[in-house]
Amino acid sequence: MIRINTIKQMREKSKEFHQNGQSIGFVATMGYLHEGHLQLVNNARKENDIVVVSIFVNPLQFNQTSDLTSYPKDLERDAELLEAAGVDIVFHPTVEEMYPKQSVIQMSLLARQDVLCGASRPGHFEGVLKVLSKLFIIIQPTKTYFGLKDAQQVAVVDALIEDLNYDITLVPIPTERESDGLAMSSRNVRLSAAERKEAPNIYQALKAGQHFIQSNESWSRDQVIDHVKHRLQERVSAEIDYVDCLTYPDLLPLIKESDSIIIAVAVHYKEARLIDNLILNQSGEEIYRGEE
Ligand SMILES: Nc1ncnc2c1ncn2[C@@H]1O[C@H](COP(=O)(O)OP(=O)(O)OP(=O)(O)O)[C@@H](O)[C@H]1O
Ligand SMILES: CC(C)(CO)[C@@H](O)C(=O)[O-]
Ligand code: BAL
Repeated sequence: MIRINTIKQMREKSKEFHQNGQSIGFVATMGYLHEGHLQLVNNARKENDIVVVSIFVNPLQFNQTSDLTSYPKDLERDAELLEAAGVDIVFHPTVEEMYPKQSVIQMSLLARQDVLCGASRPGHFEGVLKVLSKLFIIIQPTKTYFGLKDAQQVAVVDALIEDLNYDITLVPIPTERESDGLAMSSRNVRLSAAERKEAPNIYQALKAGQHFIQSNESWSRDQVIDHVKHRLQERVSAEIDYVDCLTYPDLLPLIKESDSIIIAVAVHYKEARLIDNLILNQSGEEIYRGEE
């Protein structure tokens, strides 16, 4: 496995791979890796000649300084995990390398952003768009792998690739969960023991929303939201940031019979904001399902 921290060297390598006719699978991360990240890597490993993983905590997408400064880091452990997973290149540029001067170009979204995390983390998706546009240009991936825990991010990357004609295939990967159902996240390490114990109820609240859809022939968006909220309020001490039920991937509130649906939740514990979701068809069956 090669470690690269300059854009110049990364570009040269990507060029070389393409000249050799090798496909590149790319996984973008902010490090502090867990099984969820490794699922993306394993899929990339199966489907490509070369696997590139980036580790870059992108300051542009953090709207709270404390969240950025306390973001967990362990590059050496990450490198060991990636080497064991058969990764060819880890790209870990510094902030100065990625953003050497005051930016002139800012990217924004005209849809898919004024709800969920886009609404509660102003500027977040602008930052994600900017860094991913740069990473896609530098790395030139054939396929790129994103986790559905961050379902809105998948919807935004889908729009980025489509709208800007990137010649990249987006591969969404189901959410990897702990054995008690909690969605894996780098931020889980910031939970206290008591918070960690009750946090699987976030997933259970989503499942309750799914059950509500499955057991009611006609249901409304508001009813689903209320049902999930109620379940969260009963069993989770965290502050609710949002609960919503929208079409997926367009993230619109008016749900038609043919639409896929997302039920999405974000909660704030003392030191960690956690998100989770389920993506369902109209009968309430999960569309992207991980292994249980
Ligand atoms: N539990 C998971 N299952 C599948 N993919 C995941 C999971 N957690 C993160 N990913 C994916 O890994 C990629 C990198 O995410 P990131 O480095 O932000 O990790 P993270 O654990 O989501 O961190 P955080 O929860 O703190 O935002 C993203 O595509 C993300 O959706
Ligand atoms: C895709 C990403 C690495 C961009 O910084 C980040 O948003 C993440 O980790 O999901
Ligand atoms: N996993 C999405 C990146 C973030 O929370 O900033």
